[in-house]
Amino acid sequence: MVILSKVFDEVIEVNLMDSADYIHLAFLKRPELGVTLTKLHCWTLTHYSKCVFLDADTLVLSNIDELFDRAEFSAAPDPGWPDCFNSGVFVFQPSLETHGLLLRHAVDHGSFDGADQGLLNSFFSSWSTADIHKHLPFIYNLSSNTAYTYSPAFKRFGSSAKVVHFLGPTKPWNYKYNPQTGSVLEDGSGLGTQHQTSFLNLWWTVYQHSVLPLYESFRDAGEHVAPGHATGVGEPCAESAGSSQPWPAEGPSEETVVTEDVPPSPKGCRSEDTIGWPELETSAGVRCDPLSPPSPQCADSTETQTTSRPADKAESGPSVEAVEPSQEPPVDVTGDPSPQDALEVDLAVSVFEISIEEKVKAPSPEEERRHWEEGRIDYMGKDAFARIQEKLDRFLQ
Ligand SMILES: O=c1ccn([C@@H]2O[C@H](COP(=O)(O)OP(=O)(O)O[C@H]3O[C@H](CO)[C@@H](O)[C@H](O)[C@H]3O)[C@@H](O)[C@H]2O)c(=O)[nH]1
Ligand SMILES: [Mn+2]
Repeated sequence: MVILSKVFDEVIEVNLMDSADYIHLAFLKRPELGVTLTKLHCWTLTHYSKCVFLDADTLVLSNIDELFDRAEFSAAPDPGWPDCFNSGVFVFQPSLETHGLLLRHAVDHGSFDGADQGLLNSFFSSWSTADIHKHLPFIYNLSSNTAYTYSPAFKRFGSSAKVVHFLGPTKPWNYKYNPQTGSVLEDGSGLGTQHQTSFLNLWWTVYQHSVLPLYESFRDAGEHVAPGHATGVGEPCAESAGSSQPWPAEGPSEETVVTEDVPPSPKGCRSEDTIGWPELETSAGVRCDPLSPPSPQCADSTETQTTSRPADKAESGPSVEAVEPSQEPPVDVTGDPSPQDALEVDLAVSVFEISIEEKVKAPSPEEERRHWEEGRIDYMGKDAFARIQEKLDRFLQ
């Protein structure tokens, strides 16, 4: 929680079990709805006039503020059934009335896929036909890990990608990663496309360079890290392209990110299992897109993020009561880190260490040359411009 509050302006913990009865009713009808129904809480953020919901398995590559110009309910087509939208990225307008209607809909009709996407598609059922402006371009919710991909389109439009979504059962954090080569290990299925691998490498690069140092600084500072004092935390994505704004450092900014904290849960990882901090490369961040230059602006492995624009309510601040009577107040992120925080840090570090395959067979020079000749250039890894430049710099010294 302390670490999240360094990155996000506002962190609100939502506790499903403490929610009102209608949630429990929905639970009774379709218990599997539980986890993703939590998304519906976002409609209670009425101290914002417009919000953008992002799944925790999305990776934002560049500034997407223009999404605030879209109306509710805007979303991109689902790659598996394009007449439905995908609910991993959507623009919405907080409203207690809509929130209530959505929950009512869940109780009365359930969800055709047992989760939020089915529910939202049947609730906003006119999406596919009523207003093309509510169809977000695919670049705002680019899924690169589906079995079928349209490679020429990827080649033509992929460089404009703004949000990548790792939808499906296998998430980036399920892969093994080699920090020496800066690449994930292929799963051997042969299903992965080059685009997918590049985006996975990018996710891991951001995680390694921008997220882990936050944990590291927390751990180094022991129990005495004062929230808001980012000791030795690198500025993530300082080189963000164009209008991109780096993560908020301190104090409120106009753009607010609300986070639902879901800590990583490596079952059986004891804190004493965390041995040795992996040698992390900190000199040059790899910051290019496989096809062209969008920079990772933020990435998240474990949180549901909602980017919001404050409502035009000059005099009234966030009012918890006005949002929902049973909702817990925003968590006090100004207190000292709790043992729970320390545990979460250890768990996250353990996950990272477990995810790293230490003994990876490095490709031979012949293999590397063959990859080049076949056009399989590892733009995100060893062939990244930043790394090549690093080598040149070393050579020229
Ligand atoms: O234990 C969990 C599981 C999910 N989530 C949140 O729910 C989101 C959806 O789950 P995810 O595994 O990302 O689903 P997808 O593989 O993306 O599958 C699709 O189907 C889901 C269910 O309808 C939708 O929520 C997704 O947006 C849609 O892309 C996650 O990103 C998280 O934000 C949690 O916070 N904790
Ligand atoms: Mn998702």
